[in-house]
Amino acid sequence: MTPAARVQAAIEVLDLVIDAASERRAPADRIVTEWFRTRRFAGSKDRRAVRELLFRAIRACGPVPATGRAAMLRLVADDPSLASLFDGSRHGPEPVRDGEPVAEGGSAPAWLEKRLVASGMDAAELATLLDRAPLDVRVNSLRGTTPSLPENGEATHARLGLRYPPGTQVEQWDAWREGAIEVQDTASQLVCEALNARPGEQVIDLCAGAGGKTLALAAAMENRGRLLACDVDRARLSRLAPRAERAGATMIEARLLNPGQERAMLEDWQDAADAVLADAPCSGSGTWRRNPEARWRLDEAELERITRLQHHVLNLAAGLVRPGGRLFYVVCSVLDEEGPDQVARFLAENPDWRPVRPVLPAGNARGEGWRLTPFRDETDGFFVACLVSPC
Ligand SMILES: C[S@@+](CC[C@H](N)C(=O)[O-])C[C@H]1O[C@@H](n2cnc3c(N)ncnc32)[C@H](O)[C@@H]1O
Repeated sequence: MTPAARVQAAIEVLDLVIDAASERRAPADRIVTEWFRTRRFAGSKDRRAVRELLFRAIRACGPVPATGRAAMLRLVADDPSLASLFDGSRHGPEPVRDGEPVAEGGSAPAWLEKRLVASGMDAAELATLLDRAPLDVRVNSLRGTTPSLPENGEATHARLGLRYPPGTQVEQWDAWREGAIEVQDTASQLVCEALNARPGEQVIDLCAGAGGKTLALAAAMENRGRLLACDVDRARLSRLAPRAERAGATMIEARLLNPGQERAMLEDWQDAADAVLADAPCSGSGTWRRNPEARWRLDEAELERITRLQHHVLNLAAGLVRPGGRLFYVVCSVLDEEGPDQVARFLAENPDWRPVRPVLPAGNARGEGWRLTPFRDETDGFFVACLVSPC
């Protein structure tokens, strides 16, 4: 593909990404992979270049752009070296017309930017929410050996963490294939460390998804005790078993929950867990470094739906904690309404619960909890709070 054809390809994929975001369908990463599946003529360099242009353009736009071309013209406005590629050549984009619409820049749609600012995110914080994320791994202590890894890994704040440059392909390393390392952002590792799950305890990972944090908890528990991993999403939860096998995490019990029937389906665990991790569904505003188009999936109604779900999950989790046990409420978001405000509401409704602010080796206090951000801590944006059940 010529450089101009790559720009045109990125514009076409951007159109698909914009459509999908408005209907909350597939993420950009999946869309671009699919797009290339039917375009065998594109070589690996073309794929890389188109992906790069696509994600640069997504990051460059704040509000949802009207078209892929308008989004790419936003990138051209920020990087004029691309302008000459709008040359009208075969497979390339048409020349730019006078007064052609250019998508707006910024960090997010205006309503969302306002809420981020109200959550204490200044301009520098906002800009780094969209940086490219490094690749963090956690050494899996269950494998008991020191894995042989490339030497450019830097130590992180996490006890078993190493950091590699963005785009590092760890899946090709023996250490990954053998389960000696897991890909996991430092913030997620620190949250699991803060929960301090001990061998022999009874722990629930209530919103386990594909089990990223469950695996870290199993390692901390040295495969001893009980660890229940739940989710309402069958496809996500089904990815846990093969990951657990690769990691040597043999203690995990998985339980698929039906939305609305969670309490009944967890009857046997009521008031029983030493610790419950509620890694609640959220806007994902702390993970835009990886999914920058996720900003375009949100609107105020969707955020309200998510916060209602968080309130439900937090209350569900509370019912599972034994007297004196701990509840960790976590969101990968930097919006106050999803973190500190949820915890404040919970404490107002349950005044006998006691907040104990977790102190992590990175991050800062926020409300009754602790917040990590890409700008201050070079991690995904996260909020974590620890609530202790009345005895
Ligand atoms: C932030 S993700 C969890 C990520 C996961 N803990 C990890 O470390 O990879 C939130 C999860 O909550 C799940 N969820 C949504 N509603 C739920 C409910 N009522 N009960 C349990 N899980 C729920 C979603 O399906 C989603 O997988």
